[in-house]
Amino acid sequence: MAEKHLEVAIAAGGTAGHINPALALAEELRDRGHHVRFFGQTAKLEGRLVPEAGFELVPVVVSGFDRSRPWTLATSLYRMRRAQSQIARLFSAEGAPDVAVGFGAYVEMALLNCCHRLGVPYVLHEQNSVPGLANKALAPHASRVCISVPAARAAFEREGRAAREVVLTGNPVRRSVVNASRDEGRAAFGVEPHETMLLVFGGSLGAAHINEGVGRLKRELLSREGLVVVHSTGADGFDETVSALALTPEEQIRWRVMPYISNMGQALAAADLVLSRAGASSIAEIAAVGVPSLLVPYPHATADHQTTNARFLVDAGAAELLADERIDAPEFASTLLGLLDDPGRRAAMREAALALAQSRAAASLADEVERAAGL
Ligand SMILES: CC(=O)N[C@H]1[C@@H](OP(=O)(O)OP(=O)(O)OC[C@H]2O[C@@H](n3ccc(=O)[nH]c3=O)[C@H](O)[C@@H]2O)O[C@H](CO)[C@@H](O)[C@@H]1O
Repeated sequence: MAEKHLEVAIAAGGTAGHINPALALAEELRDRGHHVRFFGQTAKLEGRLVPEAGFELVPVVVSGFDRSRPWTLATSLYRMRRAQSQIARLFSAEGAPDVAVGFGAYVEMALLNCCHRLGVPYVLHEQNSVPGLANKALAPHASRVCISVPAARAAFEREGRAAREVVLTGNPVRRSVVNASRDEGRAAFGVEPHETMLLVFGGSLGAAHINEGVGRLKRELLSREGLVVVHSTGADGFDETVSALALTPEEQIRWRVMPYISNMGQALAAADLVLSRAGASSIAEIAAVGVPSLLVPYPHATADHQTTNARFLVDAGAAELLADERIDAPEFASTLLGLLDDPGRRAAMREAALALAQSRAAASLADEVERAAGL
């Protein structure tokens, strides 16, 4: 444990893929005796995930600018300025933190710009191979930028906006995922040792195209003896998927459909194969647990960054890649069923995934946060 205990402010926002790495860092910092306070929006996802993990969330209200509705710019700028003054007042009343951290969500602009003005050092963490807008804008004044995959370094440097240091730490994964055991996972999902479990999910929000595509393979999948499908549809796609699948009560025992899985560590640990999008946190968790995967990158992600994310696993033989448009082609069935029918291939993929696990990511990022604060 470090001798000096730091006050650390972390900006949390965006999807679960942005918030989970922030929580993984906070867990590590708390273990080292530091005090962590999150800044984010109570009405958004962080308003639930941060308190659930046992951390305080200081409420901040911001709203992004929607290019298709130009009048939202005024509200967005007004709220950003108001949020910055609110944070500045809080710091002057209670003392400024020793260091702050942002994970690329828009809300970090309020916290980190305020820290910059007050001379508080801040660290950025980028989960993706292609940096997001907020991180790019804040990089010039960051104490260091921590990246998850080597591919992101070039992007930060190419922008000509390299921070003082770009450090490869990896993407932190929460302890509930890193420490998940296959036996516990199988017990939690009621999967017998001889059964094969396919886990389907489409990032934190679900993916309609994956839900439809896997649904069309219902007959082929259910005809495989001992196959169990655990399918997280995303909240928005749940009703539609349930009615499209039209599972009989008997089939529902082998194909479990749910809007969201809250114990993702156990689901991944129990799975023999994952079918998912290629968001940064999904990739990091798949590697941490060591599970073979068929990845279908979200085709509209900025600069197609999910394909670049997926390459991290695919190039090492840990995963197969399928372009989103191929979900409607025969190749989808042949690739998915081929992997389900080939335990030897899956065992090799599992080894390859484990070799990529960035098990020190949370610790490395915490080291950088301590260094930025002068410890
Ligand atoms: C469409 C888009 O732009 N998505 C971005 C968003 O993805 P998004 O947040 O969807 O995707 P990620 O793969 O990064 O994270 C998904 C997270 O949701 C969790 N989960 C998912 C399903 C479920 O039922 N239960 C559950 O807990 C996973 O365990 C994981 O922690 O942020 C990521 C991180 O910056 C980016 O890489 C993605 O490109």
